Amino acid sequence: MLERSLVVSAPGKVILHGEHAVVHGKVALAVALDLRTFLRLRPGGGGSVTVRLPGVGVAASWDTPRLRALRSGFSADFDESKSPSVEQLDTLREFAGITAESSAPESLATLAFLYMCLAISAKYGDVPSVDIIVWSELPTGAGLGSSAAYSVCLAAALLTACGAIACPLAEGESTARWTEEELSLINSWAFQGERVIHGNPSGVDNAVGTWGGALRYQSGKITSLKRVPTLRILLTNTKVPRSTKVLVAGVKDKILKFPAIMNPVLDSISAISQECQSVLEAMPGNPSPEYYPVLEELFDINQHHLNVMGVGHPSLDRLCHVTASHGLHSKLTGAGGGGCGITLLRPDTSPLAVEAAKRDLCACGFECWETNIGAPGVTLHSSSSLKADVLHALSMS
Ligand SMILES: Nc1ncnc2c1ncn2[C@@H]1O[C@H](COP(=O)(O)OP(=O)(O)O)[C@@H](O)[C@H]1O
Ligand SMILES: C[C@@](O)(CCOP(=O)(O)O)CC(=O)O
Ligand SMILES: [Mg+2]
Repeated sequence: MLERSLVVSAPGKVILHGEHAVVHGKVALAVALDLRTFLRLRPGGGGSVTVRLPGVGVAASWDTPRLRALRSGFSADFDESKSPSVEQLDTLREFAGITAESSAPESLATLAFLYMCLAISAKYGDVPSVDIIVWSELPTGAGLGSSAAYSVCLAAALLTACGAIACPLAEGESTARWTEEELSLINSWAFQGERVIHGNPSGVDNAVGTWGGALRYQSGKITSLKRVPTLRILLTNTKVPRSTKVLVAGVKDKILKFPAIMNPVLDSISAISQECQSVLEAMPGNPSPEYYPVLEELFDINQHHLNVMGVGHPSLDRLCHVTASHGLHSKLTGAGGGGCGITLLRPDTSPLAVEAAKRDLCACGFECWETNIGAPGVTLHSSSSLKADVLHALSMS
């Protein structure tokens, strides 16, 4: 059992193309974002598991003997390759006083925590007596993969606390990462966390949270993009709340209702991802404007497809309309239904045009900022390497 405190972080993501279609086996392209979720784990002496999730208003504590008793009540074994069963989740809901219908952020976050804590400790040892706090730079439920960043952090911290993976941070180092094999284990458990939160995730978000960089993802097959040019992307949060779980379920219903109509749309989205990958891999590091018309057109086509799939929203239409009036092309990113959109900025887009677009987007009540993409995946940190705001949020300053 771990004797010292640890801090882990995982990035959010932006899906360039392939959201929703990737749930149905199609190709997605996704990149890690420079906004991260941080988790501090301290070994607790008091025989309890304490969790604080300020982002979703959760502060809870359970005695380890109660958790042990709860865990021993499950007949099925826990494993990183097994989905949480309906009975397991019902039992955990009852234990935590969560109603069956609740998809409130705090309910899903608590449920994912309990499932991962019990499942990981059942496979690798005893329920650890720990004190956990999670804080994020990511907006929650906005399409930037906050659920995956949360699940990846939980998996990395709990696996380390149970001794299933090493604690690779050597004395004097500011950050460290795990081995490929350990990252695969973190990714598999994080996927189970995503299952609790999303119902039927594709796994793309937890893969980006684990490995970072820029990935192509299809049916569990993860490939790093050969070369990623410096892309300038404007991210806009419409601030319209939505639930990935509900939107993913809605798309499934539509496909079941109109298979002959929807399946070609999914195939077309997959082709868009592949076309985009070819263009990105052909672009030099600092690309000239000639590559952009194709990328822009792919954004436009995909945005229409996502509307056809029923995951658009008037706020996203507005976002696209406002940026188009400045000659810029946008699409929703993540599950849609509100949340965030991305706008491609060309190398020759003038700073004045970007400022004007930002001003008009803010006037709609949206929040927008330029991002850096391709951030590192799950990372272990020494406390001395953390920025003051993170230290403060993790109650370490
Ligand atoms: N910092 C966090 N602390 C606790 N739970 C979180 C945090 N970030 C995300 N979550 C969980 O993830 C859910 C949001 O996931 P989701 O609807 O998939 O949106 P997204 O992944 O796009 O942000 C929240 O309702 C909450 O349960
Ligand atoms: C819609 C989907 O493709 C991405 C969801 O991303 P987010 O939770 O909205 O950040 C679902 C998935 O891939 O599991
Ligand atoms: Mg999510």
